[in-house]
Amino acid sequence: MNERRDPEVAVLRLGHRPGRDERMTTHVGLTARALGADRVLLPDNAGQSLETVADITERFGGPFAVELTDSTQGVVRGWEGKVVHLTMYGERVQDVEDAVRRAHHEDGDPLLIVVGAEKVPFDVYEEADWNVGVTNQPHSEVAGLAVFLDRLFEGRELEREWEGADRRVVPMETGKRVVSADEE
Ligand SMILES: C[S@@+](CC[C@H](N)C(=O)[O-])C[C@H]1O[C@@H](n2cnc3c(N)ncnc32)[C@H](O)[C@@H]1O
Repeated sequence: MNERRDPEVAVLRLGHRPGRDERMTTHVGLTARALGADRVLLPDNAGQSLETVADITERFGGPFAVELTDSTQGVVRGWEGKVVHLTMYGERVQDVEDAVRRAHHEDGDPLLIVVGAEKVPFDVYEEADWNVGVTNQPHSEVAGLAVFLDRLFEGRELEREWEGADRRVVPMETGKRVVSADEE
């Protein structure tokens, strides 16, 4: 898609309740990877999700990085670039996507996209450059992230080539076919 020449796009998962949030946190990571982000940062109690995302990256390719952090809010405060916080209370994605894209593609700002789990501290709303709603209806961090990334990349993420994979899915009308990555 962008041949990895654009500045970094990282996703930060704020908050993780072990047990209850296991699948959601994992899906934030898998969605970030599949839809074109370069890296996901997870809270340090989300080690199980990190392992799943790392395992998928090893098998299905990258580049994609997954990391734990002991200070998710510290990541927001220290981010050298622009911060987008996805929230149902934010400005409409269709109204701000051009400005975000300009900052990323033209001004060369690395982007941090923040998604929450439970209640997000108000500091994050204040520290974000944009609070963005993917609709102003309540839904999920995974859905919000997927739509936002697709808007940011204008669909180019769907054409991405994967490096270092050991397997590849062959798209087909019916059935499932997975082949070794070197097979034509
Ligand atoms: C289940 S929600 C809980 C949010 C919590 N009730 C609050 O007020 O902060 C978890 C996350 O999903 C994301 N989310 C939910 N609805 C959204 C929307 N309409 N647009 C963008 N992100 C959304 C946000 O990142 C949010 O932090």
